[in-house]
Amino acid sequence: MATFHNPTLEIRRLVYKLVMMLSISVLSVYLLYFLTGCCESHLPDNSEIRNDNPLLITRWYHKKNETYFKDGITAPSFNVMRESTSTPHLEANSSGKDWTATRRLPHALIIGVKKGGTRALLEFLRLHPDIRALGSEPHFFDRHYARGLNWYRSLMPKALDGQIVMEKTPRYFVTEETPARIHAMSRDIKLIVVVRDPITRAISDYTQIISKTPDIPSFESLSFKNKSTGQIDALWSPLWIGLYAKHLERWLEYFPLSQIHFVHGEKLISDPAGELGRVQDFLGLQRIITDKHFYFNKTKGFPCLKKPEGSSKPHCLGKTKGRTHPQIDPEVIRKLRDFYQPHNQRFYQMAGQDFGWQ
Ligand SMILES: Nc1ncnc2c1ncn2[C@@H]1O[C@H](COP(=O)(O)OS(=O)(=O)O)[C@@H](OP(=O)(O)O)[C@H]1O
Repeated sequence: MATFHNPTLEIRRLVYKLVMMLSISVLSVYLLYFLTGCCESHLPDNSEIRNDNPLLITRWYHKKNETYFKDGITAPSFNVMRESTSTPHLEANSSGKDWTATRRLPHALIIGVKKGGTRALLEFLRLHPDIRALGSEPHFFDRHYARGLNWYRSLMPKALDGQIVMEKTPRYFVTEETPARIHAMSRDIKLIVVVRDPITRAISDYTQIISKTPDIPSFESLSFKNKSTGQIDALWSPLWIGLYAKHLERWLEYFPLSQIHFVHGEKLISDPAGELGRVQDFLGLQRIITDKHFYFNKTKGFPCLKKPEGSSKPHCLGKTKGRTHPQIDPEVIRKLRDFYQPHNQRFYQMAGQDFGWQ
């Protein structure tokens, strides 16, 4: 039997098939986008409120008009964060199209020291598109270890392959059980310690304490076990934390020195870009955070994040960072210098770095 061949009909069928296939593809992509990304970017879950992603959080700020940072960071303006995260890599991630992003255990930790400048370091590092950092302090290895690694992982921000997941908990550095626990999770983890002259660190710590409990005795009297003999109370927490060599000793039982990077707390203030450059090298990252991200805010007396082009405000850390310290009796300072001198020397030797605290 002869078949009737109509070329116009054939073309129509072909066009119809193509249109159908195209519609199905568009619908599938839309469905996938809806199920993965779009919900995440509009409905901040707990992890988002914990400061997972600067972009998402900033949007949340603008909606709620409130700050959530527990320890005093000023809410970054949207434009500031847009400037700092404007690489396509992170934009894809933050707009919710990152269906390959997962929650992973940290690759690097800022383990201390309290009052060393850990918040500044973390906030500056968050400018890097290859870093995903938890904003709050999870205190997993010191306080919540019993909750297990799955709980810990669930706190982490979602990250793409190749992105470094981080958190900071300054108390880890001085907690006895922490090095072994971190080692049990990952023997390759990178550890960062921000160190600062132990005397100014102690005064900073004390300043925080009196801001919460104003009626406590003076720094001078708490520094001594016995004022008349001049014996320093090395067990008073603000002084004890500054015995860096003693604490570092425990970490070196588990980790080689090459896995520990020391950030010079004073230089983090005088030359943030230089310190950040070294941290990026240590983390194996491209040096993306540079001088152009910082300016020195004279009123605050600290480096802040530069305002981007346009009209948005610059971004400084909050009021609890960079507090005015009380005046301490110079004689007490002198005694503390003598007390810390051998400890500091030992620390320089162990760290292979002279921090120059007199
Ligand atoms: N850029 C910038 N802005 C403000 N503050 C800065 C900055 N860089 C370092 N610092 C110093 O950080 C000190 C607070 O340290 P931490 O963030 O580690 O404190 S905490 O342990 O998290 O409470 C804080 O200590 P105080 O000056 O005693 O408040 C600052 O000296």
